[in-house]
Amino acid sequence: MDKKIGFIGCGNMGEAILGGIISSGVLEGKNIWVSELSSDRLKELSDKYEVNTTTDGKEVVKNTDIFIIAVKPNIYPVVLENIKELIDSTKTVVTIAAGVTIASVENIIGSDKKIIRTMPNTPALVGEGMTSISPNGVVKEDEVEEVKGIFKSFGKAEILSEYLIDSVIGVSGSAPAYVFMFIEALADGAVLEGMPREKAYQFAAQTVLGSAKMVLETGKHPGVLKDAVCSPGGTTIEAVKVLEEEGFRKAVIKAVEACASKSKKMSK
Ligand SMILES: NC(=O)C1=CN([C@@H]2O[C@H](COP(=O)(O)OP(=O)(O)OC[C@H]3O[C@@H](n4cnc5c(N)ncnc54)[C@H](OP(=O)(O)O)[C@@H]3O)[C@@H](O)[C@H]2O)C=CC1
Ligand SMILES: O=C(O)[C@@H]1CCC=N1
Repeated sequence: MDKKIGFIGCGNMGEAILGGIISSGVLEGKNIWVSELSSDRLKELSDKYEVNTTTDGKEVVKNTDIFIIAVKPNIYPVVLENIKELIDSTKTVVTIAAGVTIASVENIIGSDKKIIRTMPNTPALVGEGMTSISPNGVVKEDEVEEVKGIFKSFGKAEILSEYLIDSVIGVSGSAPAYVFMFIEALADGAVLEGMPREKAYQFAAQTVLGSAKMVLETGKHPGVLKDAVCSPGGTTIEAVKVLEEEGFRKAVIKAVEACASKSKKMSK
């Protein structure tokens, strides 16, 4: 890729994207600019990824074509006010924050500026991210495809209308946290039955990975795949019965609903 990419803020999510981009080889560190307020953090990132670093977000905008704002939602207005004079028609602003709407960004930098709202997740770091992409009206189709290509270099990416972002946060943006909880709980169960802890994490995580792959690659309904594991009168159906009794599905659906509802509240 011949474009230059920037990060304003590079914490958990920013680094997951940065690490994903570098591992995919789509861009080298010399074509990436990163700003953080802490010099120690910048040194850590330049040692690890050989990127250009600065404490001033303005330098990122000046040196890049596409830049990702990866600070907490409440810091967005501060960052946007600081850089807005430098944003012209050659720049594309990519946002990743929960609750930061395209309209709220347009209010600060202008609706004539190219803005792409995305919702990524941390598995980007290992090349298995899932990202939604919602451009504003002025981004051209090929420019949207270009940004989609960046996110596809470390996982899957889909162009979606912005109104779906709350469900995206519930099902993928925040969801790695619940999947990690599931893996932890699955491993705890195995430890209870006597398996050493490290082995338990390996067995649990590989089972989640393999099951997810089956859904994606066979195209079969998850219920059909579940039924194929449940031998009549066997072990699995005993576990399924307990999960139903304990409200497993209900808990997950309510969790996604709570997550989406918080996202809506943050957008007001
Ligand atoms: N974590 C996740 O899984 C996901 C997060 N997001 C979104 O990503 C964004 C970042 O979240 P996350 O990575 O978790 O948060 P982090 O706090 O880990 O990262 C934000 C980083 O930005 C730095 N920072 C703060 N102010 C500035 C500034 N003015 N200029 C440059 N850098 C600055 C922070 O430094 P310091 O710590 O020193 O303040 C920190 O390193 C949020 O908007 C969130 O909604 C979206 C999808 C998933
Ligand atoms: O918890 C959060 O608000 C962010 C947004 C999605 C994942 N983490």
